[in-house]
Amino acid sequence: MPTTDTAATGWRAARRIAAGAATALPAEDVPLDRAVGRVLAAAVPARTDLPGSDTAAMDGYAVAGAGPWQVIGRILAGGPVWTRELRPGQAVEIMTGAVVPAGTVAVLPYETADLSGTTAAGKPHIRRAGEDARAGSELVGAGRLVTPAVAGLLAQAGADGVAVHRRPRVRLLVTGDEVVSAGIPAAGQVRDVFAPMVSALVVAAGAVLAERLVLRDDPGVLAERLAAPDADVVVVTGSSSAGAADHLHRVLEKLGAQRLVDRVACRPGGPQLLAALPGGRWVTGLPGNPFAGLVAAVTVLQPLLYALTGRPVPLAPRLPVRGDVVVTAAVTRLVPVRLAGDHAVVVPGSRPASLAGAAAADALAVLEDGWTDGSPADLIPLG
Ligand SMILES: Nc1nc2c(c(=O)[nH]1)N[C@H]1C(S)=C(S)[C@@H](COP(=O)(O)OP(=O)(O)OC[C@H]3O[C@@H](n4cnc5c(N)ncnc54)[C@H](O)[C@@H]3O)O[C@H]1N2
Ligand code: MOO
Repeated sequence: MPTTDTAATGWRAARRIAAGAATALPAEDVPLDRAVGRVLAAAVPARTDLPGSDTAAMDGYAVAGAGPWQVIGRILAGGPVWTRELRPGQAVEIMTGAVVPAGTVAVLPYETADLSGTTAAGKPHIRRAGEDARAGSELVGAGRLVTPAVAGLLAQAGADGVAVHRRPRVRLLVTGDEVVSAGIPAAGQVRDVFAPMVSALVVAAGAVLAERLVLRDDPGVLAERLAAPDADVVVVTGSSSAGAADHLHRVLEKLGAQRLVDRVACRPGGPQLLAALPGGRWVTGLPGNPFAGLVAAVTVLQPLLYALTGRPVPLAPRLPVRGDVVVTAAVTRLVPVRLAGDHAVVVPGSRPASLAGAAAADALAVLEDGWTDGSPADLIPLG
């Protein structure tokens, strides 16, 4: 395995290229409850004032003018709206959320109300119509991720459905004559790790795993499945290095693909690629070695999927990382780490073909030139 690779793209540059390779997919309308986790393709205006009317913020008495006040009725939230104006000296019992009658100067909470007093001192406890938003004004901007709070706010202002960017459709092509997709592998076989790993990463990035196939090592079959319609991104695993059965580069060349990243100066995961096919489809090539493939997935696949969904790549948290790892100038090391309070500790002994280290870890630490035991590094969460 090479330790330096001058023709390869730097690890950070590869992520930047992948994040900048695509723009968000076109919009589709979805009901509000299916919009969470997706990105708004257009600004959403408030369909009503927010709040829609002046309403009580506390259970108590709505009072008009100066006291003492005489209670002349009761208003429940959801009950009939009080249509008469309150005159000075009048009060109505009122519940939180009910529309306050015209003439109300304040709501006196039950706990502190003194109806024989003269002035309504303290906060008025009235939510004013339109204090959050005016009908027709922009409530949430385009490009905003729909969080649970955003969905709730949109519902408050009367939205039933919203336009969000379409989810990227991903086709996973697992290559290798030795790969089996179920059960215990026989001697000479390996059980496919990528279907479960890639589908989890794809879903976490807001995309859909539309199809997954295990292909035999045959360039014709690979070319046909790369060119087939109905996928925005094709993820190919294996077939990325120099072996006799590693056809991916030749097939991409034949299909007229533009290679945006071809090998990355990181360890593991060096032999990975990102390419654009004519007609607007992306291909990511992940090395077959399982841990190397996982590193490649967070390097090129995740940022590409974020871009297609309209989201920026989440900022990596940074913590001091303790461990015994040799880092050279030319190659970024990605090592599994466990979180330990205010720092992270390297899980020792990770190897490109083994997922044992990553499975015992909380995150991958990005160790770059200049890193030494105990100095800070970016962390990419694995959970
Ligand atoms: N002469 C060279 N050999 C290799 C180089 C190189 O530069 N020159 N690079 C090495 C590195 S680094 C990696 S990483 C691997 C990449 O291999 P490929 O992407 O071509 O994948 P394969 O050769 O098909 O398989 C490698 C390894 O992974 C296992 N594998 C494959 N697919 C799966 C799967 N779906 N699930 C689990 N395991 C899988 C496969 O059995 C092999 O053990 O190349 C090095 N060689
Ligand atoms: O780097 Mo390979 O990517 O070591 O197994």
